[in-house]
Amino acid sequence: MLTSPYSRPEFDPYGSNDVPGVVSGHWKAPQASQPVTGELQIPGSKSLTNRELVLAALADGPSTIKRPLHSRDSRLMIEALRSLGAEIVEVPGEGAFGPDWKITPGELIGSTTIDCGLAGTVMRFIPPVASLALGPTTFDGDEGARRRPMATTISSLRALGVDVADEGRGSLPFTVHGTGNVAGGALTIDASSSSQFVSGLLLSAARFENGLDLTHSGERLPSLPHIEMTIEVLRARGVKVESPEVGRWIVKPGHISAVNVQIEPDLSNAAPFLAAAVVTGGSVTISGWPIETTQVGNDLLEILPLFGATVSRDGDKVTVTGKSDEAGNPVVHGITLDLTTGGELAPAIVAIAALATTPSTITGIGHIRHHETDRLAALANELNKLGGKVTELEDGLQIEPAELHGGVWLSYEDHRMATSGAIIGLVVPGVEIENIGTTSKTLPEFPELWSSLVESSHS
Ligand SMILES: O=C(O)C1=C[C@@H](OP(=O)(O)O)[C@@H](O)[C@H](O)C1
Ligand SMILES: C=C(OP(=O)(O)O)C(=O)O
Repeated sequence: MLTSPYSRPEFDPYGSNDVPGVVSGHWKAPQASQPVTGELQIPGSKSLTNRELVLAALADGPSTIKRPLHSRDSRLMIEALRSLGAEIVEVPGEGAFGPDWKITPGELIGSTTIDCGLAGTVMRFIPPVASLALGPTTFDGDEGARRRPMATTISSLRALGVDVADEGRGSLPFTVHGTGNVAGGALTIDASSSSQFVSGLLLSAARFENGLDLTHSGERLPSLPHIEMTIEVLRARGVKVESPEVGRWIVKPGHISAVNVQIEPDLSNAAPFLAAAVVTGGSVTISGWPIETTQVGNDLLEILPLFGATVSRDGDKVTVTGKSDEAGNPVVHGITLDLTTGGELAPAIVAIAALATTPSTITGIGHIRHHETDRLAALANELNKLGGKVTELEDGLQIEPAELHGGVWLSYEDHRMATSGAIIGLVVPGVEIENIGTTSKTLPEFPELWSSLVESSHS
């Protein structure tokens, strides 16, 4: 079992740590000279941690969040909620990846500025909370955050009677002028560019006077499992939520109960580690895998076998074993996949597909052009720079088999671009990742966990 960087007292999940192997700003992606084999734990889910933080701050009493994710996105969420009036303190916990948190809700007070960083969960989940606060709250974030779509959040709040002042571009920065209450009621929105517009409204809706009857009207609705996750965490806190048909959600007004929760490991962040087994013909075990979950990362257990891998399960341990030929060389088949429900898995899936011996087509992911970066363009650019044959489609990527060579892999401030470059670097010599530190968005331990997994396979 690999150890956590938390065993080192100097490790700071929110700061910039010296990453072994970084030379002139670039991280030499470890190359696997043997099939990657090992067992590890993955830190807590970003999506669950940031939902539970919001609900704990809106609840009717103090709650504890056990085994939370400590990363840039969860820190930004904590700072946002603190500045709106919640008290959040660290308490000792049993998780391998840092302390627990105790959250005590306070009176919601605006007159503050919130830094969303590049966190979609902060920029889409907190404005409805700020609508319930008394006083103005200004939202801004990284340069890249100003490019992410926010028009649906802004127009939703306005339709609910909340005054929002923006620069007319449908993006950050903007100011929500909260008056202490939101009437709520029926609302129709277009959430085709992000499911987070729906989740953000649902999370606060029980605190609206009339609750919310929300309908999505738009071409498509991505990332449905993330909306199911929102419904599940709301119900676990006693909120009455119904979805009478696909694309419609009704939240009754009422209390959000204070409950203690334990965060599941981030199954989407397990993707690169499991991919390491697939592309090297190795075998990687993740412990603590939940039996039941709304996390879309659980779909990896069905997706990775399409590449030729096998998946086995023993209690809370899940093992993915890559396919290899008689000589022991890894064998990766190309796949055809509609990834509408799991866009955040795309960078890891595309990296595996780029190492396959037959073509792949991944579709249903046009909306990931609005993630941390335009992920379709970024993946095509970086793979093609290394000799890949990747074509951008309107809603996906087509990947032809190609002999890849080393070079610098740009991260675009995108944690999942950085980790997909690391997957390529396992089997392609000389891949250097620019800004591996960007993994601190959701997995500050990545370079350390990755290097020790690869190194332990060599011994
Ligand atoms: O609600 C959430 O926690 C998330 C929803 C999804 O967003 P999109 O619907 O914008 O893809 C996902 O990709 C993102 O990583 C996290
Ligand atoms: C899209 C992602 O993040 P965010 O929560 O910032 O939207 C992601 O983590 O892949």
